[in-house]
Amino acid sequence: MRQIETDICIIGAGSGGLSIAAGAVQMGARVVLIEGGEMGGDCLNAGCVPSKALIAAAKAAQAMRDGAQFGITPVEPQVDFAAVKDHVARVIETIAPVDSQERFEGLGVQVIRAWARFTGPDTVEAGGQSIKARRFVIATGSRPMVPPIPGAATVPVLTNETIFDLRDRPDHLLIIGGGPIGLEMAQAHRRLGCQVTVIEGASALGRDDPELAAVVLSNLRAEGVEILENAKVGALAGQEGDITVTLEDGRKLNGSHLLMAAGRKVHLDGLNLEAAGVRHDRKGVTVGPDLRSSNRRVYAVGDAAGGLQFTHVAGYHAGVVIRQIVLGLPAKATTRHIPWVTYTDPELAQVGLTEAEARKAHGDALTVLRQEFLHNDRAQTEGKTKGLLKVMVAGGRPVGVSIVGPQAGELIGLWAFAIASRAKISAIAGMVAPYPTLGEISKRAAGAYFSPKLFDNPMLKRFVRLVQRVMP
Ligand SMILES: Cc1cc2nc3c(=O)[nH]c(=O)nc-3n(C[C@H](O)[C@H](O)[C@H](O)COP(=O)(O)OP(=O)(O)OC[C@H]3O[C@@H](n4cnc5c(N)ncnc54)[C@H](O)[C@@H]3O)c2cc1C
Ligand SMILES: NC(=O)c1ccc[n+]([C@@H]2O[C@H](COP(=O)([O-])OP(=O)(O)OC[C@H]3O[C@@H](n4cnc5c(N)ncnc54)[C@H](O)[C@@H]3O)[C@@H](O)[C@H]2O)c1
Repeated sequence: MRQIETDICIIGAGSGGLSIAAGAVQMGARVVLIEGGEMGGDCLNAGCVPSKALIAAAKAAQAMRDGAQFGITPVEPQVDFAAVKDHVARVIETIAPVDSQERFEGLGVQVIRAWARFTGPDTVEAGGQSIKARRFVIATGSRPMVPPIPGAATVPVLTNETIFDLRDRPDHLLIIGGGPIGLEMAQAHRRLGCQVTVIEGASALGRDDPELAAVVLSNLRAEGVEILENAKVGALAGQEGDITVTLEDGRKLNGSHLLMAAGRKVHLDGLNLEAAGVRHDRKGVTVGPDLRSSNRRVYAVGDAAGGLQFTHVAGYHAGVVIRQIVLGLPAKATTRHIPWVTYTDPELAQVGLTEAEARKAHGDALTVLRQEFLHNDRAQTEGKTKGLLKVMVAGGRPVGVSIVGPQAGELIGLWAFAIASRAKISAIAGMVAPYPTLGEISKRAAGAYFSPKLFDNPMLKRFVRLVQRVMP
């Protein structure tokens, strides 16, 4: 067996692993990167990129139906489902070189294409090679979780790993799970001409502010997506083209295809973490805020670290780990300033505390600012007025922001920056936003914090009258 000695060995070439490899090697560390599947991981091959490419195609189809308000005759689009999938594949192909083995080898990373397993506290084996490293990073991501529902093992179940390969349009897509995957896929497929039923065991978009989630759900329902909540799945039966989901209350739902979007399980299979003394549980590798595991040589990042599962979190973790294992400096990860976005139409975005969390944390010291998209001129010109921005303010600073509306994902960026830099709400109110942009909604919400102090203030009114009398 070939022996390799290196400074840093990274397992998994997805969003987290690639960021660490690129950063560490360019700063001068020797890096081995091991990938058992596709370079680029879930985000590029079966997650963010294909889902957003599909959503873009669906949006183009929907625009053809929505022309009436602009004086454009609405038409039912002819959707060539296979060609839509070609578009999805092309987008992946275009981005893939950035994450490729060739690019990373060009940077000086030693890339091994094999599944890795620990053989000891400081050794990993992959592809017939034994790698001894000063530090290891587990960046192995997550995989779709298929709950143990009777029938799940025999019924053809699609997941995010297979749905993008379908070239024929499903007549009726059943989706188990009303989280971000379930709802993004539900709306995209509906707009591309499928009948869609979402079966959610609790509340759809249950991690977001319910008032804002309701705006998304109502729009999906208006577009014809059937969404059942508090619907417990009892059993699955059937074959491709004819699948039946039986709910615990006896209701039966029939469809042609079934997508499982019921959450993720961390991908630690075959890693033999016991050999390395790395503790883990159902959620992921057990790590502290420094992302270090019970083995001081081993860190975990991204989905494998058991927290928020987003590409930008994996990238953020990469920075926290690079500081420690490349530069030897202390660093800790926090979640206070991490945004997330669900790319439905309207989009749903969150950073920091929701209103309910902020009320619990700050009680009477909390001010909630609300701004509707309806009052924004750009939203009016675009005909997209359904939307709401809520800013939770405590001690003069934003502690959480929730947005539902067009481009909520772009709008949340400003607030992610404000919360990360502990900016005061006055900084946002004082910003000059270009007219006419949706961004003015943020400024206006922040300005509303000062309105009562300026406009409902008898002392100020008296002072102004005095100034007006004495001013020459
Ligand atoms: C449908 C879908 C849509 C999504 N959309 C978004 C979005 O819009 N925005 C967003 O921020 N996030 C989104 N996500 C989440 C995002 O994809 C993940 O959070 C992100 O990919 C996690 O990165 P990671 O580096 O932790 O893992 P991954 O990107 O999954 O990479 C892990 C890699 O490790 C490899 N690996 C695993 N075990 C081993 C082993 N033993 N040896 C060698 N290699 C191994 C795997 O093959 C994989 O390539 C989406 C996810 C899905 C499923
Ligand atoms: N836009 C984005 O950033 C984006 C998009 C997609 C996915 N993601 C990431 O991927 C992760 C996984 O997404 P997800 O939507 O699969 O998971 P999720 O955990 O967010 O949602 C799963 C949903 O399925 C429901 N569920 C679970 N078991 C069920 C059952 N047996 N019957 C009916 N309903 C059931 C849950 O109540 C939950 O609402 C997300 O948490 C997110 O971090 C992000």
